[in-house]
Amino acid sequence: MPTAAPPPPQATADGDAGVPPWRLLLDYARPHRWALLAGALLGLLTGATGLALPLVAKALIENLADDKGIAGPLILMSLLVLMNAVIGALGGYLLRRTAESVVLGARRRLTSYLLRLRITAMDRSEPGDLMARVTSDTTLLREVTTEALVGICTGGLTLVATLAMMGWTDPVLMGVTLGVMVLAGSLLGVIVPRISKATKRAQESVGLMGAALERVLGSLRTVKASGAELREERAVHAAAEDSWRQSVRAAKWEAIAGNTAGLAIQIAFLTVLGVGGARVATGSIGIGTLVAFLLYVFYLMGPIQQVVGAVMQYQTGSAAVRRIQEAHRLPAEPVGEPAPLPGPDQPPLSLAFDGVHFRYADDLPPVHHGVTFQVPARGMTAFVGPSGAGKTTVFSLIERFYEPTAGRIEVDGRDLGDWDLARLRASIGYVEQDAPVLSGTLRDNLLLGNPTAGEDEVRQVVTTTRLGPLVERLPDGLDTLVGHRGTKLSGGERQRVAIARALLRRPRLLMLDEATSQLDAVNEAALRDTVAEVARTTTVLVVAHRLSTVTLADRIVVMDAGRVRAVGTHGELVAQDALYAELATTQFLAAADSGVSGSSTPEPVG
Ligand SMILES: Nc1ncnc2c1ncn2[C@@H]1O[C@H](COP(=O)(O)OP(=O)(O)OP(=O)(O)O)[C@@H](O)[C@H]1O
Repeated sequence: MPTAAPPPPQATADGDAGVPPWRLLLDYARPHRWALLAGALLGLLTGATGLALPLVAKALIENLADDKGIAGPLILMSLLVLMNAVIGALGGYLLRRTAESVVLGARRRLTSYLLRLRITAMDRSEPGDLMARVTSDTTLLREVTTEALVGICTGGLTLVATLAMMGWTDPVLMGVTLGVMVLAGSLLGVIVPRISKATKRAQESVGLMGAALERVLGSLRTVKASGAELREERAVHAAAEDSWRQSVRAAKWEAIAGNTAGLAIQIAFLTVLGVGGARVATGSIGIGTLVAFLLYVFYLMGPIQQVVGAVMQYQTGSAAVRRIQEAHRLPAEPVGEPAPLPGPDQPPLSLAFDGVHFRYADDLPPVHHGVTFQVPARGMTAFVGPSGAGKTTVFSLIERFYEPTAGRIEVDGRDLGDWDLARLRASIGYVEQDAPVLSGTLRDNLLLGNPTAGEDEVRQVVTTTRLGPLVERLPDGLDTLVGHRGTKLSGGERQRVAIARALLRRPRLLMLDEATSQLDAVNEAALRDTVAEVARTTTVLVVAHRLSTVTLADRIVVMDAGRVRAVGTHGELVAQDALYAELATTQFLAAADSGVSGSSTPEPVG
């Protein structure tokens, strides 16, 4: 089984919104064209064996009428029935297997693509809806590839062949049959678009349900604590009910369409019986011809059901394909080679922001208004300032989760845009504000950023981040499962796991965003010493609300409302910057609010 997911069909083409679904569907099926062809051929062979049956039946009846032996035709009929069953089963299996491969291909392409989504795209998307596109919508491709693509080919060909055989048997009766078919076809033309519309809306509701469910299950504690279960339940149920309503609507039209085809056959049968009976009575055709023709009419049922089924499945599938393609059009980062982590000999990185302006979206107010500061390689730089000043945004820009709207960011003297993205991120260790821990084992979490770290390195980092007692306490040590988002760990433990994970990467630039805010005094002091030690060989940036961390820093960048107010050491800033002095006297910088920033604004220092 191939391991690398091929690029999605039309993945980032801007113009594919107007591409008809059948073309997209063909793109998905193309890698499996030979298997599809083999399945279709087996289907046709099954059809051919079925088609031969009425001819043999006709010969049998004529033999009976002529007082000839019927053993030969009987054996032939048995053989044909057997072949029909065996080849039919083989073809069915092959097609189903291929359909599953199409679903697998679509899932791999979409998941690979979603993992490369830009953070801006994630900011605008609902994870639950994206998940529904990967799980539910791709499943619908299964039926489309088997029933629609193959059904329309084999069913269509069998239909044409059957009609040809009918025409050869008796052109008049064939004309009668065709007339009934055309009437039924016109009716189907009215019904089919309604199936498509209902299916698309049903799938959209499945996406909404996924989003609503993700919202509530992702924050179940908060929902329970807020007593909001009933209200949230209603939102999930409303989406589920809407999906049900639309699916029932689609089922109604499908039932009508299916029965229209069945009814057409019955009407054709009765008409052929009447017209054919009259032709037998006048001696235009023999009774054998009429029986053979009636068998053909019944035989028509199969290919007609196949074609009608294919058309209906196509409606369902086209809705799914459109939703999958919508996800493929979200902006994503370019596919790049994975970059190795920097070796121990790699020097720490310097950093410079020069007049950086940034806003999260065009319809949102600017967050950075010309942010400028320099950080030399090695040493600790603290970012302080009121909540919402734009400190975390500085880190997000360095990781290139977002691009600045103006200004320049340099890392190691090179414009950030010139860095290979994977290489840039491989050089950085980033501990986010809420210290996310993923479900899995403690070891999985530690090795997330550096899967090649050896046992000794892990043990050492566990010691320096004071995780030792936790590991000893856990039933399976490092191999203990930590639960969804690390719920089996305390807030402080999660922070230490996140710091250990970042340290294991041996980064050239370490960014800690309030990474020790939940630690007790003893652990905080220990981690502070660890970070100070790391800062002797690495460039460390910290966002801190605790004075004890800030005073350790070699330089402090004071931010307020998207600007750098001042840069300096603790001593310099207490004397020169009113906001900083205010923050310092409150000890806990988190307590400061932007109201303090109304004080005088000295020029940035350093
Ligand atoms: N993904 C986002 N989309 C839109 N706006 C955002 C996003 N992230 C942050 N913001 C906004 O940008 C501004 C700066 O946020 P940022 O997180 O950088 O502040 P901060 O200084 O780190 O605050 P805190 O100390 O509370 O963590 C805030 O007004 C915030 O609402």
